[in-house]
Amino acid sequence: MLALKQLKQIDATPSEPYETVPLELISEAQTKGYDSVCLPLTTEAWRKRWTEMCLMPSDSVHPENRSRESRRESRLLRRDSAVEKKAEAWRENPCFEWDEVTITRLDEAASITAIVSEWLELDAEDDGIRYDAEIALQQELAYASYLTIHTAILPAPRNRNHIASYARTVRACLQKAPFMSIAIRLPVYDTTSVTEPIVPVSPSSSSSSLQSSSTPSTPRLFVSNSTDSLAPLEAHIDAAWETWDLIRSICDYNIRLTLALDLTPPLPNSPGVLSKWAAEAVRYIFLPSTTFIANAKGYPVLPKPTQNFIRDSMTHRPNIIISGASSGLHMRGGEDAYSQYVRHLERTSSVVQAAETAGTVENFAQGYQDYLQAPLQPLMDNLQSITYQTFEQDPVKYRSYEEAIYKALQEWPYQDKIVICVAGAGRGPLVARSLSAVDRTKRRNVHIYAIEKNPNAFVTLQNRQRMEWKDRVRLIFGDMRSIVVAEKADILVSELLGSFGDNELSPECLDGAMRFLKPQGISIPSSYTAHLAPLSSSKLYNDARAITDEKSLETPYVVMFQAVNLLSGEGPGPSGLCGPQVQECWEFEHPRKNLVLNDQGLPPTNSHNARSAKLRFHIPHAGVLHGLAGYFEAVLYGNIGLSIHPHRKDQISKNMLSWFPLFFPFKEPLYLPSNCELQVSIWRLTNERQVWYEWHAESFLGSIGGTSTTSGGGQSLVSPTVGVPSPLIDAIDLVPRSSPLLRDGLERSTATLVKIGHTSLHNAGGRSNYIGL
Ligand SMILES: C[S@@+](CC[C@H](N)C(=O)[O-])C[C@H]1O[C@@H](n2cnc3c(N)ncnc32)[C@H](O)[C@@H]1O
Repeated sequence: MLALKQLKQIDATPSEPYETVPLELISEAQTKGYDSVCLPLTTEAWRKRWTEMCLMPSDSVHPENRSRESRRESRLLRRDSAVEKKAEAWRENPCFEWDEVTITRLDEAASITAIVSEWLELDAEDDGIRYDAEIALQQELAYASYLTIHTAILPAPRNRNHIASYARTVRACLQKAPFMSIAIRLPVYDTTSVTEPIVPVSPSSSSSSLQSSSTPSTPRLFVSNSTDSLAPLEAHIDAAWETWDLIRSICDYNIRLTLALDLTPPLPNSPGVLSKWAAEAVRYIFLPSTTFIANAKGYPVLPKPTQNFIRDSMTHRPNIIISGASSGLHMRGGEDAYSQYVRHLERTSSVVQAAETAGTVENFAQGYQDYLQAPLQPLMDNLQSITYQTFEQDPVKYRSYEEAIYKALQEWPYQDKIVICVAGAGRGPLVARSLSAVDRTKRRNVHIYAIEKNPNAFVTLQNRQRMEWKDRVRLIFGDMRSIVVAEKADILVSELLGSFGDNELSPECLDGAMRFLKPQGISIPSSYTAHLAPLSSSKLYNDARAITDEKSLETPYVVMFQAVNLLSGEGPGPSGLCGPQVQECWEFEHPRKNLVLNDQGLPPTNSHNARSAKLRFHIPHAGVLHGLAGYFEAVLYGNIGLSIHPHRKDQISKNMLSWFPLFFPFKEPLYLPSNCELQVSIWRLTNERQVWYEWHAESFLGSIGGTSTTSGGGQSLVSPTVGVPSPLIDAIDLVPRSSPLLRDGLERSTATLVKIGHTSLHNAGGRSNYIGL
């Protein structure tokens, strides 16, 4: 947590024993429990000199020209050669005078975050002002770098017309200051366009604002041509996010560019609108004391939506910057009350609590959040003992397996002997759980086989057999697709599942194992499904492309998601589509029905394991698609299952640790406007040696043409008269006839969809990533 402090003059006198005022401020803040201090880098003196050099005084600008005129333009008309000479000298060699900066020493700079002069208009209407503001910004950053300050917070963009100019300047600064991080201050939404008429900030307002204090007040975004003043708050939140999206895109997702989100505007009570910030690099949160309200006892607290936002944003562990804490705005608690309250919010955040509670996925995954890992390939590779040991720490998975085996045994019709076969036994945890289930049922005469193809794990199995299991278990070394088993099994137990269900080749391995399952035998698991959701995460996108291998953006990764935003929503979209956020792609079940087998009892080809899905998602709020989140759900037996589906996992297998989701990246981020439809295609493809996935996405805007009743797949076609004009229109797609959403015979708006964008086809032919058979 940081305290925002003001220091208007460098020659103010410090109290004893401090040598300088900045050192006094830093020490005082640390005593009050802050980690560090946020300090404006420059003084009023700098503002005055820059203004004199680069702006016309407001009284010398003709009223008609006020909105356009800068010194750069006007100097052509009314040259004040002395000032102009001074300005040119500065432009040629930008340099501060001693009283224009707040700090001068390395020890003062050691723990501060610098706030760049907030009056600099990098997006002014006037190009002369923009040019001079850029020189001043470079000068400030160069000075901050000289003092080894690592982060500078830039003034918020104010003028939607020139955000590209603002972003270009930021990009140039990132190049010129290679060791500095830059945070963009951005109000979470623009209050001016909601409640007040918009007043352009420059150039005349630049000079008039000179009279105001230099306190970094909440910047306001000038949204020209924006949504009209009656537009819902959501549009203004989207507008702020779109500003950020443009800046970071122009800066090519530079990892040194982050956000300082300003929470001064009161937040709306609809968390969905704000969830997009979860996927962004929010490094700072500005929290002025004016944002706080008094509770019944007079202590400062935050309104509910702001409380929730702060708690949820703990996934990023942002630095909270509190300003105005000493202004005495609230009756009780004094200055410390603000920081104590924010610390309380941090402590009670569910994100922080989950991370601190033993046994939770969040606790288990410490350090792995949003970290890209290559999926395991247990068929192609032989796993390490340490990898098995990590699996075995998961109490939930093995407990569920034991319950499934126990239930299957209980329901199995009585017969003399039962054969259980554990296919892919690893170091033996499912063998142990099978024995335990057998003991619980008090069944006798149960034969257990354990098959494993990893020669190293097979040594561990032999040891356990010798020491623990004795003749209750028979071991078979080899590949389940080709080994010979002495007797057929009644129950086949396997755990060959990947994060996407079938991505560790469970279907192919179990095809081979079916040779030794009795015709009426059962498989645990009996089925599993793959699920997808579109997601936004600048971090994951950046990390995937940072891997120098050109294949990195066509490779699925295992990731414990944290700073990601699922883009799809539950509400009705432009075509009446009411899709769930996460959708099912396909299913595998074992044993298979109606499979053609050859003489060895194996399917002659693997073509029956190819799958494809086309999914349609409604995108309620504008966002950028960076990839797809892949999940699985498995039915072990009856209603006992395993799930990492984000909305179902807690009901099915809470705190299961073994699987993190899969992330399918996109090479190019795809911008998705509010209320559009995203169609995702994914294929599981195979030849005789490999299995691989290919993926692709298209986006559409809808034009609602009226209402009709659709039943039995029928739909009336409406011409796109109310279509949304798009420069990218290259196709018109109709809601597919076969869509299950239309087959249900519900009454919906008929709609045509206007295509607005698509990604390339990823991993075509398995060129970048495949799993070997
Ligand atoms: C994900 S691990 C699970 C191990 C163990 N059952 C557990 O739950 O800890 C899958 C195991 O199946 C083995 N395996 C994979 N494919 C196999 C095959 N075709 N034949 C035999 N074993 C196989 C791997 O070597 C690995 O030990």
